[in-house]
Amino acid sequence: MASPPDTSKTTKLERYNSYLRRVNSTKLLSASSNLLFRATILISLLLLLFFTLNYPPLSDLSSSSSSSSTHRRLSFLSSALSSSFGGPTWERQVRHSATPRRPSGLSVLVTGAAGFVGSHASFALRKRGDGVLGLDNFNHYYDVSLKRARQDLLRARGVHVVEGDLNDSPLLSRLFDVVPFTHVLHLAAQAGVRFAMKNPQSYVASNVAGFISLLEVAKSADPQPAIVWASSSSVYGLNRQSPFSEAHRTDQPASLYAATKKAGEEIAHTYNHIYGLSLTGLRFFTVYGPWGRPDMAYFFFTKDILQGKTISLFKTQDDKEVARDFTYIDDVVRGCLGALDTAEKSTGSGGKKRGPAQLRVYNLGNTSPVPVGRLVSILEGLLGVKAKKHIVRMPRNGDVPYTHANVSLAGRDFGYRPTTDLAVGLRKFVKWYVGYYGIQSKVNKLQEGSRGGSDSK
Ligand SMILES: O=C(O)[C@H]1O[C@H](OP(=O)(O)OP(=O)(O)OC[C@H]2O[C@@H](n3ccc(=O)[nH]c3=O)[C@H](O)[C@@H]2O)[C@H](O)[C@@H](O)[C@H]1O
Repeated sequence: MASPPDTSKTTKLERYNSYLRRVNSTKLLSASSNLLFRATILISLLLLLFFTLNYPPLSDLSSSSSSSSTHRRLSFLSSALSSSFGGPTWERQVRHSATPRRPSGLSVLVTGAAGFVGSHASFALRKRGDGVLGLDNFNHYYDVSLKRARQDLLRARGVHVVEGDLNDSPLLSRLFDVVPFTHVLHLAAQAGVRFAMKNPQSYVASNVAGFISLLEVAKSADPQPAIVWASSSSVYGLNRQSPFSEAHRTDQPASLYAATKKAGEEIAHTYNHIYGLSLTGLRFFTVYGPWGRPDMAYFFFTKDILQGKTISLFKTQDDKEVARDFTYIDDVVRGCLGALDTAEKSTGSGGKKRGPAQLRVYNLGNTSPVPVGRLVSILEGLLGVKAKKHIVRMPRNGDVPYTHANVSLAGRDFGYRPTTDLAVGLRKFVKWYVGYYGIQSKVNKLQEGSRGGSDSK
């Protein structure tokens, strides 16, 4: 029988060659992944730079505010680069911001702190010596540069705003590890009634899932904070009794926004019941004022009137004017502080209920509904421009025809008394608007024109 050919040499050579191929391909792989890594970093930095320099769009900012726009962009870049959390510097900032400056001051986590109500409430708390730490995800629902400008103002007054999302549970837990918050003022939400038809999921993510994330962390915290949070007048939905009182039915929401806020009220009940969290829901009624939200009618009507664009005024299906209980921001902020000051402590700790806890809900409105047509007349007078109006039937998009708050409960429990009528509040808003967007001189000219009898359309 022939002996098998000696393959030991070829086998060794083959093994050696295959080893070399493996080494080379590993080297190639590591070289290419190294290259890929560097390219990713470079592209990310370029994208970040591009985004920073191009957002907000130049057209959104008036020419006179170009230096502040550069400032806003740079501060955006610095926040973007420092958004990671957990280092000693970050902890120091967080602790410092949340520490009260007065004896028995509160230590409040304000969610949505770069938002309209959130920034005003944070100022007010800070001003009276409470510790305030902000949290905001700076989403793009409306002009982010406005949120950044509010953040800059807060920073100048010693309020630090952490950039992060409610659904980032590790971040929330970390904040509660660093600071024993006495209170949470939870204002972060997906706002807007009509936008809910365009992006329904964003309402579920913020107003339901985000609220639950916060409550989960709060119920496990030791001490548990007392929580005051923003519900909405929209929960009254198709309710026909007026003025709206907290005892009226709220089981007929007209929009998904309203449904998520109503869900929030039910979720609050559950966490109060199981974990002893002290919870207070505030039903805000169409809050307006300086540093407001550009998606709201009074804000974009002002912009459109000044630009000579036609505005749509809604009327009801039975041809009546729609009306709102427009509530001025300072009144609402006083209501928020009153609710915080009268909130009792949560009774649980470390996720366990130790006794019954406070559960409240209040209307924060103005008690004086104004037709939207009247709102537009006031703006026309303040701006010195006649609006181009287009009266249309209210689209079936979740809007309700009318809101009117009964605020006696908030009056009784924490002295809530709205004091600002719409004409006074809008004057303050317009003053801020023309200053912020650098169009004071344009409005002065328009007003002179209208006083001189010329038609400034
Ligand atoms: O109280 C609330 O809980 C809610 O208040 C606010 O909702 P709304 O009261 O609907 O305010 P807003 O949109 O400013 O419309 C004002 C009026 O202008 C009418 N309206 C509106 C748009 C338009 O093009 N034409 C028009 O007539 C419109 O029919 C309405 O009558 C908040 O946005 C919401 O986030 C929530 O907080």
